[in-house]
Amino acid sequence: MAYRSMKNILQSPALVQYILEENSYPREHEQLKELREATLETLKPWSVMSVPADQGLFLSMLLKLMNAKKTIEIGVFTGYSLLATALALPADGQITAIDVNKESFEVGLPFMKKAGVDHKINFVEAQASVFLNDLINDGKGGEFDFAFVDANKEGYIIYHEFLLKLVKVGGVIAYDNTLWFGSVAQNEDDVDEILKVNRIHLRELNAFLVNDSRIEIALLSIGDGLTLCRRIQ
Ligand SMILES: C[S@@+](CC[C@H](N)C(=O)[O-])C[C@H]1O[C@@H](n2cnc3c(N)ncnc32)[C@H](O)[C@@H]1O
Repeated sequence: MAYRSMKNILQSPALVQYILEENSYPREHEQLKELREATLETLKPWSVMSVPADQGLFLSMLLKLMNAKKTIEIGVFTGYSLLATALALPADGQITAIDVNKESFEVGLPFMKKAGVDHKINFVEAQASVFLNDLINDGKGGEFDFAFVDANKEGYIIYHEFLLKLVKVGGVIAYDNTLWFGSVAQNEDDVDEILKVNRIHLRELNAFLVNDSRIEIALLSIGDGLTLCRRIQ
């Protein structure tokens, strides 16, 4: 349970604590820290859904290295990864942030305003597949530099086809939780009941991505597993 509550696939709680306390928290933006604390206070055990601080730093670094300007986020929750993205984009950057639930976004919104980056965020309350389809029909294909996917796991494989149209060639789609608390590598009988259904979805996604010649992939063992897919055709 300790591993799960820390949302990290590393099998040493001490190492997770070391990374967070000695490296990530000292470099975490003040409003990200405030958003993280407000999420814990308001959403209690559900706060595990936020990406951890080390992954937030990684996302920020990646976006800056890519010079990303226009991004999509699927699965906002209270907005830890969204605020990390908004802080990393240039002043004229734009994020289309999609979630079926606006209530949790509103917990994080004051911190996005306080950080002065809310003008970069277009929050859309919608089912991701419906809205992604609308974006394609509106002629937005090839317009995005980056997409971060952290929502319903059964949807990832569907979002992949939409995102391959929306993200430009050379752009990146990042899928979160692709190691699913390490369960993807366990025998099914040994897997916690609560993890079983999504373990199947994520194993299917991982196998699909490996065989998808339209992308280059890199699976990072950061957070709960993050697969980067660079569109090459
Ligand atoms: C793991 S949380 C996202 C965490 C967020 N990235 C962060 O760092 O705080 C997953 C989110 O996906 C949203 N979600 C679930 N199904 C969805 C769907 N079909 N379309 C859009 N969002 C969905 C949930 O409402 C939830 O807020």
